[in-house]
Amino acid sequence: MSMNVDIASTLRAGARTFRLQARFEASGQRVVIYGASGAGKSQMLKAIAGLTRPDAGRIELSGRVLFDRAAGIDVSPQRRKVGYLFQDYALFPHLNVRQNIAFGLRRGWRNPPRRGDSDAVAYWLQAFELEAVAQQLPEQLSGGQRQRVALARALVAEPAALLLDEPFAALDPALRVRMRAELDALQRRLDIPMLLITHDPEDAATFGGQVLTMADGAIVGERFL
Ligand SMILES: Nc1ncnc2c1ncn2[C@@H]1O[C@H](COP(=O)(O)OP(=O)(O)OP(=O)(O)O)[C@@H](O)[C@H]1O
Repeated sequence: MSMNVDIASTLRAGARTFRLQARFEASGQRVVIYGASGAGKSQMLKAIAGLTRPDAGRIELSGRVLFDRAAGIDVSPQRRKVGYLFQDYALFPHLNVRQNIAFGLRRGWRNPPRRGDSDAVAYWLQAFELEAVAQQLPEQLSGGQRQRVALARALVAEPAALLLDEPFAALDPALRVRMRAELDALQRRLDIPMLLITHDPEDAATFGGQVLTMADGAIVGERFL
């Protein structure tokens, strides 16, 4: 993956303002953005995914310009082809596992389901060992299963890159260790570029790759693990 980000935004909440002014270049399949809570990691990830629009700047992913304020380019989140794993997984509570995963293929009312869609869902159900719980609702799953459903929902759309917002924060310590290993294996198997944000140094140490440090809305350091 090559990623080129140079964005600026000012967020206001009452009298408080937060300035995001982040610039980095990343290459390789694993990128970690590490920083304390409130450093601006989630805001930056949302801007890359197209969920928020920066005040200024440019975002390029593997040669595709996703956002360029000056040139008036702002590719919609669906067309950016980036998968997004939310911190709390954001599964739909009223949809079962199969339906949650299938939601990742949602193409809008103009685009009916394609042949092969149910094969893709079946593939991920099997790949993440979720077949036995396919009819269950998110509240009837373990933490690890919930995370796998969220990963499957992001991957079923065959994204060009996967963005992960604190993927292990909601898990208990033992499960965290296991899911770190699972994500590591998944990245190797799929060879999909992943950008992971975290405040946990252990995540950065085990996931490795290019580790960028973020503080007060800016990228302030870089190392390779
Ligand atoms: N909609 C908003 N309006 C105003 N300020 C916001 C908004 N969303 C976030 N902020 C502020 O922006 C800053 C960065 O928030 P962000 O969620 O990006 O941090 P983070 O590094 O991801 O932290 P965490 O690890 O706790 O998720 C925080 O100070 C937060 O209070």
